[in-house]
Amino acid sequence: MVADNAADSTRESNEKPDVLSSTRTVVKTALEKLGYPDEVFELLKEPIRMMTVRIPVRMDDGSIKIFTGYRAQHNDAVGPTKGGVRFHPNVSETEVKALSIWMSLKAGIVDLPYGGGKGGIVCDPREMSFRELEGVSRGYVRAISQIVGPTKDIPAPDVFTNSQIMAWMMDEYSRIDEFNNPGFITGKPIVLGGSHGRESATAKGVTICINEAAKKKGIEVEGARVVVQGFGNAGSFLAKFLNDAGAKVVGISDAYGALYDPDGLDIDYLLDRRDSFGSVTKLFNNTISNQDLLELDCDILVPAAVENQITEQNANNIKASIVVEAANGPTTMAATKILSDRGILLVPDVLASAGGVTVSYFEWVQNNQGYYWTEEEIDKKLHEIMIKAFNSIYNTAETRRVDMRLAAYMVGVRKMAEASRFRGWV
Ligand SMILES: NC(=O)C1=CN([C@@H]2O[C@H](COP(=O)(O)OP(=O)(O)OC[C@H]3O[C@@H](n4cnc5c(N)ncnc54)[C@H](O)[C@@H]3O)[C@@H](O)[C@H]2O)C=CC1
Ligand SMILES: O=C(O)CCC(=O)C(=O)O
Repeated sequence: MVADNAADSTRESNEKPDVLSSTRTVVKTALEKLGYPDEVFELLKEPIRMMTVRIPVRMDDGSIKIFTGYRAQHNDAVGPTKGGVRFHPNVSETEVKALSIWMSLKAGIVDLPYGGGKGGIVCDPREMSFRELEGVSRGYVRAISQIVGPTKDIPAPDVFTNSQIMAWMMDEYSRIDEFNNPGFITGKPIVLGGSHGRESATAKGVTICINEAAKKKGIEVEGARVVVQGFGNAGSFLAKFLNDAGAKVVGISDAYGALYDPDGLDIDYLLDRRDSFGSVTKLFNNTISNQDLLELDCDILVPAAVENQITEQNANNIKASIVVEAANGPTTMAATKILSDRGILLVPDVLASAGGVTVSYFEWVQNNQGYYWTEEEIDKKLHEIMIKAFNSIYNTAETRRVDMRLAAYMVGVRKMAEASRFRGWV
């Protein structure tokens, strides 16, 4: 099995849920295992470019509010940088930097001609009007317009952003560029050059990883008990796909709480009742906490919300045999080691959630060529890419006797390191 030497990627002894420094630790270990010299790590430990912007927006009450935004571009040796934009009150420079490194790794894992980028705005869209959200979205694009574009850096949706926000951003960029430029951003509505299958792509990629991981563990997905943390884009489509495949989704959650039914929740009903921010639990009285949700008795656990959910504190209480990370960074490095030592198969974020950026790439290709594919074509291409990526990482984990996270970093970092060396950067 995969996890004999699982400690390799998790050398920190004390729990430090600082996503950037723990990511760097695994990148460093991956580069050492691949035999790269120190200067490659020195290049890759930070984004090559980091922009902080101040975005003034006139609010509905007439006041002007100044929002802070970020765009990190990790490495563009392979091609333009690419990655989502997050609207969340907890967005920070450190988080955006870590997210951009993870995007580079994802692009390497699914072999896309990109480096990683990521953006974020410190705001709470749940408390903003449509008009205010449009203002902050357009203001962000104006502020970062010099460093983004279809051949430089291509944004996309992430937490609390959606196809409407992508549409406003595309329209603002097209005004600045004086040209209708759909390839500037992905995750757009279909009528504005969006791709079939992008909305459900992250969950489809996660489902493919769950099926492959279940085969390795000898678990039948049909009838398996599944818990999904987060009921937004990634979590809700995933719950639907697994429910349709005959799995029993016994727990789901949002930012406000969690729902549990050992006989299986009525997923179609919950999908009907969720709002556009992936909230549904407020409609019910008999909720449990997000922490209790993670420790429920189940076969497959999918964190699909935010970072640092499975930590040293609760990793020993996780009952699932398979943990598949749909979210970015939900498991700390110390918890990764605990899960691996316990024989739990953990499919890491940079592999499991790479379906989203893969179909974003298809969207960008279709925009560039001006010819569009059917959903069936998209699904087939996505399936081939995800299966290949899963097997490559699983086999690397077995042959190098490392855990799946370190194996994924080794696979993901290689192309970017090679490209940086061929360019003569290191
Ligand atoms: N949307 C995409 O294409 C991709 C998303 N991801 C990752 O998946 C995760 C979820 O993203 P989306 O589904 O797109 O976001 P979303 O905004 O559609 O949904 C987020 C969900 O997480 C819940 N949530 C927010 N804060 C929470 C907290 N503190 N505790 C528990 N739940 C909380 C929300 O209530 C909502 O149900 C993120 O880590 C994101 O980076 C990764 C790859 C692609
Ligand atoms: O679709 C994309 O380009 C990026 C998706 C993303 O932000 C992620 O995978 O975390």
